[in-house]
Amino acid sequence: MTMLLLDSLSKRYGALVVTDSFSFEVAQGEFVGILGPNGAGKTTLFNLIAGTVKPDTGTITFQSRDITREGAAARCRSGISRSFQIPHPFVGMTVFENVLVGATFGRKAEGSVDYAMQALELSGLSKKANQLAGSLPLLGRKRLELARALATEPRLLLLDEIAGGLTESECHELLDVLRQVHASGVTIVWIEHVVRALLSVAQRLVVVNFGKKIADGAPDKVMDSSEVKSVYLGEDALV
Ligand SMILES: Nc1ncnc2c1ncn2[C@@H]1O[C@H](COP(=O)(O)OP(=O)(O)OP(=O)(O)O)[C@@H](O)[C@H]1O
Repeated sequence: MTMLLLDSLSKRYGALVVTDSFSFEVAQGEFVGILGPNGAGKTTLFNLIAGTVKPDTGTITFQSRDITREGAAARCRSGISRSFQIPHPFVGMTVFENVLVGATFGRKAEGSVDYAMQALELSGLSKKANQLAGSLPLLGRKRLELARALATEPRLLLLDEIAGGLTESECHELLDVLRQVHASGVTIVWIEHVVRALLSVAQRLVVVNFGKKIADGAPDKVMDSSEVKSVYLGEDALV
């Protein structure tokens, strides 16, 4: 069953076409990876889906509802949540308080404190709950991004480069968490430059270049495509 449908979505900034008649479908329960060179328009896609940027043309349908003109807060409450590539937590608030903000404002139902606690637990941050968010190192900040997104009780989770800068073992920990989240029924779309990490969990891979989709399909087939190799990866990218 289709959960998210982007139909001929376009967005330009001045003369720069950042999203170019982009169509994309995500089925309920999928784990989709998005790859593409810097500046390809990947984050803009998330901005369009999450509602922080409005498309010039095209439509976005989520769970059979046209949400193209809906605001970001409403989209979040209907189950779309995202992490940001560069974490910007409320540095003067504790880790728990940061997550509670997501749980309180991102959800419809009661029980925000419980949700915040669950999100912290799942993200491996329980022991740091009372620490100031500003004191967290990189892995902690990435976990916090994930926890804040999870606390909104998402049906669709958009992850923007959360593996970059992590050590091998930190990355494995993160992958375990993502597998758990996915197994709990959350649909995930993950933009990531750490190709090996992405390939270990994604069921489908989409490659973006100059705002256009240049490949979409089974990860091994996509990685094998000569267009993907020449446009983005280069022959040595998988070593
Ligand atoms: N608000 C904006 N105003 C003007 N140009 C923008 C704006 N947002 C993005 N762009 C430009 O659009 C292009 C795509 O940006 P985007 O952040 O979507 O790419 P990306 O694929 O996520 O890149 P990266 O992998 O480096 O994060 C870039 O050239 C960027 O400079």
